[in-house]
Amino acid sequence: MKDSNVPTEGIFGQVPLVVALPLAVLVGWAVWWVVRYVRADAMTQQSIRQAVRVRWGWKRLAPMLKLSATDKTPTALASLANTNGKPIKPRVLIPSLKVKHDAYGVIARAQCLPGVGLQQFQKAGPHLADAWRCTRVAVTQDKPGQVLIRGVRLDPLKFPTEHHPTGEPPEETARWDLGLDEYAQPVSVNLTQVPGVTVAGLPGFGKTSLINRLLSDWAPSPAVQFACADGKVSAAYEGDYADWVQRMFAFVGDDLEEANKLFRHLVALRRARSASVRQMLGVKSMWDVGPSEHWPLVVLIVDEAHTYFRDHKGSDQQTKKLAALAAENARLVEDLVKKGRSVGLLVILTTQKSTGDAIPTFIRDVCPVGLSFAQKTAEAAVAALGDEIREWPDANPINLQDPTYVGVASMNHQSQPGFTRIRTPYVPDTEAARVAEQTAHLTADPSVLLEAFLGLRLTDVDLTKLDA
Ligand SMILES: Nc1ncnc2c1ncn2[C@@H]1O[C@H](COP(=O)(O)OP(=O)(O)OP(=O)(O)O)[C@@H](O)[C@H]1O
Repeated sequence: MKDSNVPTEGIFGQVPLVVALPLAVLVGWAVWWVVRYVRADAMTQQSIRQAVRVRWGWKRLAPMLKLSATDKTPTALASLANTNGKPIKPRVLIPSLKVKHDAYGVIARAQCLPGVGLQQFQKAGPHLADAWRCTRVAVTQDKPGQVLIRGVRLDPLKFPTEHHPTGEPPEETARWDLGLDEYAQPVSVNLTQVPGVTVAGLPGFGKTSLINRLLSDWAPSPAVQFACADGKVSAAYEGDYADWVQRMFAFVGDDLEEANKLFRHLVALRRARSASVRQMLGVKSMWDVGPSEHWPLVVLIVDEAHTYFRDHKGSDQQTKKLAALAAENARLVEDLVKKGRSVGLLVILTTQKSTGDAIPTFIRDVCPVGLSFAQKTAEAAVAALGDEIREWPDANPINLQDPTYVGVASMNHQSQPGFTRIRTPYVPDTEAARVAEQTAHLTADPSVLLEAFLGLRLTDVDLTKLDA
């Protein structure tokens, strides 16, 4: 009698465990979600609710949007089970959907089905946006057999953001983190091998803040050295770069002659570097080995570039002299942009002027990256970003004049077609000043570094011999 009870007790002893385990997992999962929900900010909470709606509604929505497939061939199992010879119902296949959320909306990954791929999802995009209550939906293919559906409930371009620099050297050299695109995806540009960047836009729309971010992120690296020509000020302490001067090996204000000296100095450095790169680094291009403390990436910021390049009209001596200086300045900067890439020179030109001569087109056209904040006219947008912007009306910076778009820029990159709109973050001045102060000791003149490397003074170097 006793023996026959053993298995029965065993079975009853197991049952609660079998139920309890999944129940415990379920409760744990529910608690985890509740905690996550409660701790999230209001925007993220909305996205969590949205993600739940997207998941729950998917099975009904997908067939309505023709995002399902019908499989008429019975499975082997169904054929075996079908003993009474009735026709077997075709199966309706729904793409499996995994949904994640962030503050701005949802990120869904759907499996493709026969006949339901990227094209079909893209066609259904506007309807998905309506059904999921999104302002925008983008469908891309991130791996074979799977599409990525990004739905934003809120327009990320309309929400100002802040960047708080860490003061730590960047993980990747020459990567410029710019901000978020219209789908709230981070945008960064790789500035290795890039000799020039242009930044244009109406006053007060965020050009300085954009440069501030680059300086704040890159300054902690000893492999980057900065120089600046700020055409808005006469002395460094007056302007936007007052705090940054201590982290710059050279700074000039709006004096054309001073600027000319700086540009000449940098062209001499470019030539000396070009002539000695093989001997010093053992490679033809600095980027093959990357910048270092001894051979740093040199970033020249030319703010309010118009000041240095604009044409001076008049026949008096002074005007003629200014005109000659401006023409030479443009030629020198063109040299830096055209020939500086392989030896680690990067020129960033900014301007609020909206005419073609603000940044001469022969310089603008050799800068592979162009950004423009708001512009007043279509001509100004073309002057800033080139003729191609006419073909991309949605991204045209003339649509960014509303104060909501302070900090939003349209960017083109020669390696990609079209334009990307970016919400750039604001960098609080105090934080930028802190980084400048903490990193001031890293400042070094790259010419002095090269002289130490070569064991010669640059003024004594016969560049023709070096060139040879
Ligand atoms: N990315 C941003 N997000 C939100 N607000 C910003 C952003 N950038 C700038 N601002 C606001 O706009 C003001 C002006 O910005 P900033 O000085 O960068 O403009 P700018 O284009 O450089 O102007 P200017 O050509 O006159 O130098 C800042 O003081 C700040 O209040």
